[in-house]
Amino acid sequence: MIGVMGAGAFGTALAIALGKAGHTVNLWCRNADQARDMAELRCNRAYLPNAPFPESLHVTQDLALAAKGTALLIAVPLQSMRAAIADLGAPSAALVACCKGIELHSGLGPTRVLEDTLPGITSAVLTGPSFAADIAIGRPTALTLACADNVTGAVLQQALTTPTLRLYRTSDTVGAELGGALKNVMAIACGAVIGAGLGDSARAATMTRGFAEMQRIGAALGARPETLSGLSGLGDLALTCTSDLSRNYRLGLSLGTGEKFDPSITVEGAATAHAMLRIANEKGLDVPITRTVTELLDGSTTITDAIDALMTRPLKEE
Ligand SMILES: NC(=O)C1=CN([C@@H]2O[C@H](COP(=O)(O)OP(=O)(O)OC[C@H]3O[C@@H](n4cnc5c(N)ncnc54)[C@H](OP(=O)(O)O)[C@@H]3O)[C@@H](O)[C@H]2O)C=CC1
Ligand SMILES: O=C(CO)COP(=O)(O)O
Repeated sequence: MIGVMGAGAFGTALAIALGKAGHTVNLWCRNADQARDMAELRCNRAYLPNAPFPESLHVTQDLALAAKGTALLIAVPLQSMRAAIADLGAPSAALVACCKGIELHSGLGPTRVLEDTLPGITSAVLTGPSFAADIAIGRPTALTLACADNVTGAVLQQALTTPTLRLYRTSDTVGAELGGALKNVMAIACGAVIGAGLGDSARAATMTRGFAEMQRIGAALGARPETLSGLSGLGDLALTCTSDLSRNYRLGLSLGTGEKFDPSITVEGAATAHAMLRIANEKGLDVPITRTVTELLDGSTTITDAIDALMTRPLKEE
């Protein structure tokens, strides 16, 4: 039995994939009307209307029920996760964060927020290149499951792998979380480049220098280089910086074109850019793309000035 907390796009997609693979899945939803609607229609009309629920997927508002079983997958936006899990108590299930980002006020990533809020629990993070819509309809997807404890990690890898969802395992939670968090910042930057009409060459340069920035940050914060070159880093960077399906990329597009962006849409990269800039300033790290993204978001620079500033930095070795 597996629980999923959060009936948004990603939680629902994971619940469907795991249900189709034969697991009994309890999908917890905080909103009573949405829960009733999903139970009656057998689909999540609000977030994933084209993906019917398998029979073994049960909608619940009983969090204690969702927290029983092998794992509880927590698929709420990172900035809301601390509040969302506050009432979990001492769950028997291993907690698997399925979110990407750095908490604004604490500077912590997903597993650290879980451990900080619920001391003594076993935590892991599931991250990597995957759109909810692809997972929900059974398109092949490969993700990283990171757990500091190798025994628990192996149990979770086995339990959560399905015929269409292939999980690679690492104990490097720092690297996996940084990859997932920072690729969203780079996706905003790439969206801005394309939105402003600067072209694919400029996007390739932004992705590549963005990856160099991710590696620099990773080295300073204790990530393993091979984790950042894997699915959770380079893999997710490639997906998110090149697809209109990405909300972070679309926010960037709107910064580039000057169009409005719906503030109710989940975009993890915005808060993460600000959290990362603070950490980088404290550690004396050079993060020009992250800094530029915060300035574009705050409106303290324009895309034209930002590009001028990036292009006229002192020349350096690659
Ligand atoms: N969508 C995708 O393709 C992918 C998303 N992710 C990651 O998954 C995480 C969740 O994103 P996603 O599912 O897309 O986001 P959505 O906006 O689709 O859904 C967010 C869900 O979280 C719920 N929620 C928000 N705040 C709380 C809270 N305080 N307590 C309980 N529930 C809460 C929302 O409930 P309500 O509807 O009531 O507001 C909603 O069910 C993000 O970190 C994202 O980066 C990772 C890979 C792919
Ligand atoms: O994380 C994702 C793909 O791996 C989803 O990206 P967005 O949150 O930008 O939509």
